[in-house]
Amino acid sequence: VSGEGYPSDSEPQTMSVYLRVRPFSKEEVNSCEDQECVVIENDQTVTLNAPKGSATMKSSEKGVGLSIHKFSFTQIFGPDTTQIKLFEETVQSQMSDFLNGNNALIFSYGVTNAGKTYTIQGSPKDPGILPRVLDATFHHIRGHQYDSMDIKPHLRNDAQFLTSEQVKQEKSIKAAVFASCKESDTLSVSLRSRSSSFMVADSTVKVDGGQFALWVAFFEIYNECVYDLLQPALCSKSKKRAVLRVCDDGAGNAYVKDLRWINIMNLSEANKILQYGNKNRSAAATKMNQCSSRSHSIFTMKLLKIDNDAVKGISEFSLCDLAGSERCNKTKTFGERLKEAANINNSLLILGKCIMALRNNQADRSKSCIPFRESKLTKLFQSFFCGKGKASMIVNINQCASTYDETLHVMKFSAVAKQVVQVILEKPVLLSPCLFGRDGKPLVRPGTDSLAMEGYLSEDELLDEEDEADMSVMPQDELLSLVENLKSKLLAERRKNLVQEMEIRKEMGDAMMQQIMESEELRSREMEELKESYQEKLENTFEMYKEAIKEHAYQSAMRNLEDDYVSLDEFTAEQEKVEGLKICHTWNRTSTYDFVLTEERCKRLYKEKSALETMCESKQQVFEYNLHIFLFKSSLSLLNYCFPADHSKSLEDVLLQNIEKDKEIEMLKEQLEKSLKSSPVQLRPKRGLLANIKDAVTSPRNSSSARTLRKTVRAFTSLRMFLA
Ligand SMILES: Nc1ncnc2c1ncn2[C@@H]1O[C@H](COP(=O)(O)OP(=O)(O)OP(=O)(O)O)[C@@H](O)[C@H]1O
Repeated sequence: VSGEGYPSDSEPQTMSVYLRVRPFSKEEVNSCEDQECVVIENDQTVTLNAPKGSATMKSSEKGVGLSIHKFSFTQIFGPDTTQIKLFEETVQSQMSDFLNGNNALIFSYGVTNAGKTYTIQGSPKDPGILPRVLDATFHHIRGHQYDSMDIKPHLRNDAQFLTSEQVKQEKSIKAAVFASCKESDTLSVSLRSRSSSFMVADSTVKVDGGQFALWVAFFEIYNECVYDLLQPALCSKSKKRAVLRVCDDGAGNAYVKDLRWINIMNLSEANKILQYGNKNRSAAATKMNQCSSRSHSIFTMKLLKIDNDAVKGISEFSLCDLAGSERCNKTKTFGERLKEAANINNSLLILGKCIMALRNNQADRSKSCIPFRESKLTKLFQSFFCGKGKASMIVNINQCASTYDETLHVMKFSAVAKQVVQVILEKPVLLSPCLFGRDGKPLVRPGTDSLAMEGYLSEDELLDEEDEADMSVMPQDELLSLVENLKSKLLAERRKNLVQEMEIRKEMGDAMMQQIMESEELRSREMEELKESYQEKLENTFEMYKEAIKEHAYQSAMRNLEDDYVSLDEFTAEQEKVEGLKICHTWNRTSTYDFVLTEERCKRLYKEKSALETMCESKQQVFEYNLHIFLFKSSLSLLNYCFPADHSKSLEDVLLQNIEKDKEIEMLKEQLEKSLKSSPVQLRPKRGLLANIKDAVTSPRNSSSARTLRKTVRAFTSLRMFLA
């Protein structure tokens, strides 16, 4: 990382962050996970489109945040990318660094089921980066292998000479590990042909006549505890796996104390080590009811360059398969699971914090503290972020709509990582390995100041906050001061833990709160939809009833009109007759002939006329009554429908009034019938009701019958309007 004291020729470069998008599985296609959430624009740009129902889409609908996000990467590998292409285009430069004595780190990051393990380890038929790195390494050192097994990696960057007894021990450990593994040649066969393209391209690696020894270790970090995956699995359920400590080598480099390192000679042995470690990992996971993706697994290779029984250089290549980055609110975690999620989140959170702090330190020169020591993972990776090796990240994502929000979170994290600038230091002489003798004491090289070497402590003497000193041999006052010292350390540690716990609690609290709010919002939306559907149903029913009442009212009105109306033709004919008689009467008065006879006839006709007029009036009254009754009845039905309880009393009153009106009508009808019987006028057969109404309304004559009909039509229209 850029900073004072680095050589001026060290080229700053941003951390390489690659993206690999895995293809859909058949099940995912069947369950409609493909909603075009991930669109690869070109080799370096990808667009993420939030699917319907995702939290991102909901936030964008509320105007908080966007539904489309664009990200750029060092290189993007689509679903069709082969393992060999990925290896050649991502690992090539780091592979050369490693073979030339520099350190390298690759870590895969992503949610569960995004393809991290597939990318790092692959399958026996299609090996991932790790077997290919091993294969390329063996290809490189072939014919130059140091096979005595008596020089072993020590602490973080150093080496130790082993006694013959120790070599025997190493050999028996290796034999025990291999004894439980099956021979598998398929991997090496499939790799041989495929990684040849890398070998051809690899012309920068120098062998310089020395010899090489490759030592490997495989461990995992679960719940902030380091476990060796190359230790034999425990048979008894009650026995706990040994937790290894992360210590400081005295030069500020963290290393895993008592970690098993195994010297391997070929790819077949490397494959057995991988098999053994993976078996141990899944056995431990099953025993603890844990899912393997809940731990970070780290495979480390150390390449020792040996010349004339002296170690000239040590380089390290670590490949880390990080735990799934999903947040605790999605994993429905309780108890142990919650602790597990909190620890995963914590280490990934601290990794994120470190990356963020590195980026910020580059942006503004006021250097803030980078919290590497807050988690085991970042403690072990610290040197890579401080110029002692090149780190690169492979971000794995799936394209599933259901995990979109988590994928977006991963992409945001990667966007920050991509801005981290690394300044890789040329390995200075001081960083070349310190050698330890067979007694565990540092070896004095010719030309090295022996006083300077006295500063080195053996592994057991190294001061580390996690190490315990042997107190039984110490004088009392030293013990007391040690106790004081430890007390203040404990206090500081407790404070640090408290702050850390508060941060985790806050993050988890926030996540839970967000989940509660999301489910609350979902529930209220469902309630709203339910309310709307009921409202709609109610309105439909109401409309249905209204239509039925209208229909009923119309039918009743029609029936009443048919029953009680006198044909207009008939009425007009009668009137014309009366008019004619009037004229005749006037004409007859001037004539003397047959005067008496005409007068009598006139009287009779007048009588008939007045009878007819009475009849008409009665009929009109009957019609009007019927119309009023009908209107009352309709209003009543409507009121009863709308206000069933509150108006029952007033409705009863109206009904009583109606009954009285009905009686009145009956009486009037009887009178009318009587008058009709007494009337000598014979009624002509009725014409169609509607034709009568039409005639009356369109008639130019302003006769009383026409007026009556027009009034009726108006009443009928207002009734229809009232009902509508
Ligand atoms: N590029 C790919 N091509 C074909 N299949 C793939 C690819 N990447 C992943 N897969 C398949 O997808 C599934 C999930 O992959 P993998 O186990 O590597 O995910 P992961 O991210 O490591 O999950 P976890 O965090 O749970 O360990 C596996 O069945 C794997 O074979």
